[in-house]
Amino acid sequence: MPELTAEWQAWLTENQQRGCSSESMVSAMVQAGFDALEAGALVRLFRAGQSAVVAPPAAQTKGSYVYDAWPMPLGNRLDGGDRVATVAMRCEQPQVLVLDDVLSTEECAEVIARSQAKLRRSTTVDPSSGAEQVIAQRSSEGTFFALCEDEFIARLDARIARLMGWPLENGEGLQILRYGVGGEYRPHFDYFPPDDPGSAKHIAQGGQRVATLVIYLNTVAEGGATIFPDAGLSVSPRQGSAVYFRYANGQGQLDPLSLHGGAPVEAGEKWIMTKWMRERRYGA
Ligand SMILES: O=C(O)CCC(=O)C(=O)O
Ligand SMILES: [Fe+2]
Repeated sequence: MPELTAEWQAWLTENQQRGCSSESMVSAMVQAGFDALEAGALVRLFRAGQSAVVAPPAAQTKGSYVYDAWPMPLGNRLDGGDRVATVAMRCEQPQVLVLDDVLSTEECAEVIARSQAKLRRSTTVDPSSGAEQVIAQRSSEGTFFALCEDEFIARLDARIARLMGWPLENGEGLQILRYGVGGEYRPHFDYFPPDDPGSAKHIAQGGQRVATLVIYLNTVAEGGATIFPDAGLSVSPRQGSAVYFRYANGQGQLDPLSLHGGAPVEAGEKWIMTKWMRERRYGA
């Protein structure tokens, strides 16, 4: 496979400036002998403004992000204060944990019941303006709970913060999503791409996102896995379990291997509750 030489980097810059699509850049790179997956990852990284793209080839997609120690004490069990979760799977690069018993069946049902009434079509952040927008990439409905908005939510917020080994006040309010059959969330990063003009507005409050916990509120009949395409990982949604992943280290580097998405739901529905943690205190 060709190396990502200075010439190729200049070529990426030039084509990006000319407004070429990622697909056309990837196909030109594949024609020149790059592996399709590698070319896709390089173009994505380049677009996300990752400095990793200038590193030597071996480090382009894996090597340059420095993995900090896990922020929580890890054994077979993980103490959430009022409930003990079980560690079902652990991956070091990217940093991913699958946890069981994060929420009880009753708690999952209560979150769903409270959310059902106030669901709205999900939005994403427009990269250039920072505005919220409805896009086809994200076919789900959602709602939010403000941080510690009542006793029940406060108990969950506190447990989740403890499981994530991160200060409660650095957390955004819990987000609930419901996907129907065919509903999906295409692969994306949870961090705000530093070079997108729209990111500044989001990073100004609480800094960058550093880690995510996606909790499954129901067991999905078929499909709906949380996928990490560049890491080759896939987590099946089971009620009360969760997937944790961390993508920003103490130096402010971002892990491109944290690319992830929600695969299409094939049967039944999928309900999740997501917590995003920031570098600093998030709320007022
Ligand atoms: O639906 C999933 O499994 C992933 C959700 C997700 O990526 C997110 O909420 O940021
Ligand atoms: Fe995500």
